[in-house]
Formats: sequence, C-alpha cells, structure tokens
Amino acid sequence: MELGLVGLGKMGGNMRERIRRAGHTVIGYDRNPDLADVHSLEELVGKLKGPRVVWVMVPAGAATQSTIDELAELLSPGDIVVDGGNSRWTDDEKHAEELAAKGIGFVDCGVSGGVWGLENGYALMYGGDAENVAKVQPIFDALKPEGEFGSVHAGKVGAGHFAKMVHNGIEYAMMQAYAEGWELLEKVDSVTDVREVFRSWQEGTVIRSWLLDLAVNALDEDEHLERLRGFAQDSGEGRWTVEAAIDNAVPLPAITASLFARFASRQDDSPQMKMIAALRNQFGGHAVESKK
Ligand SMILES: NC(=O)c1ccc[n+]([C@@H]2O[C@H](COP(=O)([O-])OP(=O)(O)OC[C@H]3O[C@@H](n4cnc5c(N)ncnc54)[C@H](O)[C@@H]3O)[C@@H](O)[C@H]2O)c1
Ligand SMILES: O=C(O)[C@H](O)[C@@H](O)[C@H](O)[C@H](O)COP(=O)(O)O
Repeated sequence: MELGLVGLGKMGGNMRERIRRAGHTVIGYDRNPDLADVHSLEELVGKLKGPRVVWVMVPAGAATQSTIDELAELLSPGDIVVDGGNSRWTDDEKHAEELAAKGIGFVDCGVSGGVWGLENGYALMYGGDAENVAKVQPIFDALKPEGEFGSVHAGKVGAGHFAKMVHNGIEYAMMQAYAEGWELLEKVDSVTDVREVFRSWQEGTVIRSWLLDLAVNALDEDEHLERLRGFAQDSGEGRWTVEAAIDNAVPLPAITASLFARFASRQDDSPQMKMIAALRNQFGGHAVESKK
C-alpha cells in the first residue's frame, strides 16, 4: 500500500526504510529538505492515491498539532491520520474530533524501539475504531517485530498512547533500578569488576532484559561512565504517568521516585538539603558544610 510519512528524524527515517523493505510505497515529508521526498505536506497529500493514510512522526505537542491542523485541511473524507509520536493520550480525543469533523479517521499509535527499530522492529500500541485500524494494518504489520507479539490494538482512541505512556513509566523505574544497583556495586571495594557482574546477569537471572543488555553496551563503551555527567532529561511520559496515577488514585511509588530522581539530577546543589541541614543545625546543633 501507499503511506505518507511526516517526520523523518531518528524514528521516521528508519521507519520509512523498514516499511519500504516490506514492499510498500512511502512518500516522506520533513521540514528539513535534506531528509524529505517532497517539499510540502500539500505535495505529499497530492501524490497519494485515496483513501490516503498519513503517519505523523514529529515531536509531540506543537509540531504534531500544527501537522494535524494542516492535514485536516488537505485530506479528504475516508482518509486516515496516524499519530505515532509520543503524544499525550489526552490530545488524541481532540485530534480525533477535529479530523472527524471533516470525515477523516484517526488512530493513535505508541511506538517503542528507538533507533534499533529498523532491524528489531517497532513495538506498536494503537487505539481507534476497528475500521480505521484495519486500513493501517499492513503498515503495522511491516513495522512490528517478527514473531507473535509486539503489537496490540489496545482499545479506543487514546488507548495506544495511554499504553505507551505506562510503558515509558515502567521504563523509567527499570532504568532507575539498574542505575541504583550499578552505583552501589561501584561503591564497594569487594566487587572488583562491576561491568562483568552486569554482563553475567544477561543470562539466567531474574533481571535479564534488553535494558540490561544496553547497560552492558554502555559500560563497554565507557567502563565507569566517566565521560558522562549525571544529568537526565525527560520528555513528558513519566510526568503524565504520575499525573494519571494521581487522577486514578493508583499508588506508583517506584515510577514517581524514578521521575523525581531525574529532577534531582539537574541540580548542582540541593536547595531542600540545605533546609534539612539548616534544620538539623537549628534543633540539634549538628554541623553544616559551607559553600565552597
Ligand atoms: N527517539 C525515540 O527513541 C522515540 C521512540 C518512540 C517514539 N518517539 C517519538 O517519535 C517522534 C519523533 O521522534 P524522533 O526521535 O524521530 O525525533 P527527531 O527529532 O529525531 O525527528 C523529528 C523530525 O521531525 C521533523 N519535524 C519537526 N517538526 C516538523 C513539522 N512541523 N513538519 C515536518 N517535519 C517536522 C524534524 O525536522 C525531524 O527530522 C516524537 O514524538 C518522539 O517522542 C521517539
Ligand atoms: O519506548 C521507546 O522507544 C522509548 O521510550 C522512547 O519512547 C523514547 O526514547 C522516550 O521518548 C524517552 O523518553 P524520556 O525522554 O522521557 O526519557
């Protein structure tokens, strides 16, 4: 089948290649002309035969919103828009309504797999009406990993991004657990080769996983991670998971702590620990350290 793909960065560029390898035609648009097959969204839509399917793979938020706004003006009734970016699930219903007003269908799709997806396949979690999902199915089949699992029609519009959000919340907590264990192992004198401990865990253990394999890759590149600064960004999924937990009164202590650990990583000094130090000093006369 034919697909229009908007956004040809780290994800979209490889996705275009994987879909083409499966025998489909992909016409890609990116605002960066070096990456694009066509010069505008208008040209992209003009080149596709109807009913059209256009997959949006640009940064979540303003870029996704403006792309969907523009597609709503360019596409025709019966066409489908797929949002494959890490959009907040609460945006999906708004996008579906905006497009439905013009007779255009909408499917939200959480995509996992990062830069490894070209070879490993992309795990897909999608939401929307069965009729709209069916029109995209050949593309889902081209992108998903080989094998029985790796894709799911999670429910109605928004369910795909909700499932991806929870996936990323779990990702935060798993990474935090490996990171904490690694720091403790590095701290003690009795363990002489932490990297080999991590490597040994890749087989047979309860905690073997792809993230553990990637941790070993990282340690092979820089055994004690000396070239890195302990600073971690977040792009929203963890925050939204914690917000959903609050909305639903579901306790998520591990995921919440892992999100807050990233916030702490961005501080050169801890204002709250200054207060702790000051209070211990006030009530107990305990020593404080001065700023250098
Ligand atoms: N990188 C990952 O591991 C990963 C995994 C799953 C999902 N995602 C999500 O996929 C989406 C794309 O991520 P990425 O890592 O490829 O980002 P990226 O920054 O590498 O690529 C984004 C591309 O979109 C283009 N772009 C931005 N605004 C545009 C617009 N208005 N019109 C046309 N093109 C535009 C940029 O020029 C760029 O080439 C994001 O929503 C991201 O959250 C990323
Ligand atoms: O499943 C995946 O492929 C990743 O989770 C992917 O979605 C991406 O790398 C995240 O956007 C990083 O999210 P943070 O920036 O919040 O860590």
